[in-house]
Amino acid sequence: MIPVESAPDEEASLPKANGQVLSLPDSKPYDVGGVRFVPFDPVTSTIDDDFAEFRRYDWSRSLVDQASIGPMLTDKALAPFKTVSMSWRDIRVSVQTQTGGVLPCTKKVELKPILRGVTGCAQPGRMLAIMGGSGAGKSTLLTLLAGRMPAGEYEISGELLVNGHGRHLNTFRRIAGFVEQEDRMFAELTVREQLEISARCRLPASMPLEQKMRRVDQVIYELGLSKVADTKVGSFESRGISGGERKRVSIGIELVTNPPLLLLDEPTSGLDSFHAQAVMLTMLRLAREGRTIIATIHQPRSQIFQMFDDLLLLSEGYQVYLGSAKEMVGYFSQLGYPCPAYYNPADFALDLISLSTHSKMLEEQTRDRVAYLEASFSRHRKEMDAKLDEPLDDAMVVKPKEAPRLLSFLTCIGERKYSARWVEQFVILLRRAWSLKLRNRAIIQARVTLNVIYSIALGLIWLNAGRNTLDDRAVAGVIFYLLVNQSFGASSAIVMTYLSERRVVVRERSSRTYRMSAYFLAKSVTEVVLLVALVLFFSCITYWMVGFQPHAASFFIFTVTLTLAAHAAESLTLVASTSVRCEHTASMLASVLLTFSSLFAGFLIAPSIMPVWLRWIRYISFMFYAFAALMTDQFGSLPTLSSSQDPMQVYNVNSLGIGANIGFLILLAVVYRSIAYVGLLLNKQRFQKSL
Ligand SMILES: Nc1ncnc2c1ncn2[C@@H]1O[C@H](COP(=O)(O)OP(=O)(O)OP(=O)(O)O)[C@@H](O)[C@H]1O
Repeated sequence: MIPVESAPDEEASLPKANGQVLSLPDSKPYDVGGVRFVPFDPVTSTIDDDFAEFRRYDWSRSLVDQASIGPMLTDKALAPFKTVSMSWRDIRVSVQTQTGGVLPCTKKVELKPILRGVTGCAQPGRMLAIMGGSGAGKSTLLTLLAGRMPAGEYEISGELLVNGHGRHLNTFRRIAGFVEQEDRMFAELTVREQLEISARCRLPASMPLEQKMRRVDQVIYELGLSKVADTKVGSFESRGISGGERKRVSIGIELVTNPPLLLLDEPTSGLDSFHAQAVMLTMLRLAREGRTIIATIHQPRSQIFQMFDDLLLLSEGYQVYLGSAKEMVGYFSQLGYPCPAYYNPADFALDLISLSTHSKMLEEQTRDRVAYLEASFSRHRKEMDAKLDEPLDDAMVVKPKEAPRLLSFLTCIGERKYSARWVEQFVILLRRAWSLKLRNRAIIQARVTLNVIYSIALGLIWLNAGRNTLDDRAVAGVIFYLLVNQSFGASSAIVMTYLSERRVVVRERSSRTYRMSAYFLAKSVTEVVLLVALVLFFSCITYWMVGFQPHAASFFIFTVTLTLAAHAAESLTLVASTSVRCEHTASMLASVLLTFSSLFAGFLIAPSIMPVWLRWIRYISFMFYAFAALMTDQFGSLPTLSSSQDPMQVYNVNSLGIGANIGFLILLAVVYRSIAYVGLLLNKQRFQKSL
């Protein structure tokens, strides 16, 4: 086993308040394991000085030494982690594309190769850069290495080993931090809140909350985010933190669990060169602590390029280089392509391996060059394969039987499928759902304003209609209209919510942050609470203006029924929005479902007029029960009239009574929600199970 030295007492060197490391000032340097760390401060920090420190440090120590410095910046409760190495051989990926006409019969299915036999390895304590021009296949390779290839889309072959053995994908996804190119976060939450959710859900349940929060503080400190820790992340519409800070938050979300392996897709994209360098320097620090870092990178400045230990070059899916980043220039000059003096080696490599499409002649020339480079690399591949075949250091090998156990010991995740208990997940997500609802002020304000306008407008239109007992038609009409109004109102407010959150939820779920059931229930509870408040407010105004039965019990039944109907409408909308992936389709589907529900309520058309085979639909329409409950509430206690005068018969109200109708309403809402939940599960992002 790798002898993991006891962690240097980093706490002793960190600033303390009342004996506890709490919020750590950004700019104070500290020494750990013989290395001086100067945290980033965009104002005072000079990256060059930091970088010089790294160059002075003797990083050429053996991997064993590198492992020994693993815990140096991490909380003792998380350390030690075991190093992770990865190797892959002859990875080929292709995707099915459709070309041709609009009609299915005229379409041709083609297999488009994306990666054409890529080999490589990534080792602990080192940073591997995957470079290539746009469309070279960098993101595809990284996504595959991260174990997050979407299922069904791609054809994949090749071999991939983790610590010398095939990987167990579910466990692997929990120990590997994957930072995507796109930063998927909730705009309304602060930086600290985003990290706290990751820490509370993904760190072991046995770890005290205080320690989890300290870990969050450490990550905030390490990533230089202290100044914006309590600032909302923001979005295109509402300005929040900067692009560089967003990127660092994305990295921090993964970093809180102290993963031994970090995969980053274009971590510097969208950043100015200063912040790009700051982010990459952080990665270098993390690598030197014993982590394995793999990053795709597009066009790094020379100082960033120098930080990488290893380099994998791709051109149009072909591999043209794998080896030390420092030796890349020498390698290509041996092949007859010397790098001009004072030239950034990264620019040189990209110029060399990119296809130029400016003219046909240039394209042919560059294509020939890439073919030559690919052929030259193929000769080296045999050497490379032999190297990959060499037995790894015993300490790096985890035997298959031990794999899940050891991997969980090595990192901080624990052996459970989800680190936090279900109840804990639910409470965390409930708090988050509530914060998101309240902070989405525009939506809340719009809903309240619309409710005020509707309640007063409808109250005025049907003013005193209920007090005029001769006008049953008006009363039945207002009951039906209120039902439709509240149902469609609730539906339109909710139709987008799951779809708009989907991107973030998919990211969180792919790293096993929480169970879908905890998320779904937390969101449902928040929606119900908000709905109760809004419908109660609406009823208080409209009920008395219209002049319905002036009894507290009737008012209570009216409000409860209307709330349950709006809740059922929300649930039916969820069926639509969780069963499709497109917001517009969901919205259209929801209005179709609600329209059909209203048609079968009994007010617009008598079941006796409908074709027999369609009549059953009313039993699964929530409005059928809600309308009956509301009508019985208003007319049920009136003296019995002849069938042509009795509004209960004229408007096809069932004879189940208020209690049974409310019971069926609840049952339908539960059934709708259960269907929506199943839809959410079936429609979840699936990943390839192979490799
Ligand atoms: N699902 C897909 N359907 C069709 N083409 C795809 C699909 N996935 C990837 N590709 C194609 O594969 C090629 C490589 O894509 P990839 O995203 O890996 O490139 P990249 O090197 O990361 O590019 P960039 O630097 O521009 O992000 C591109 O030409 C892309 O269009």
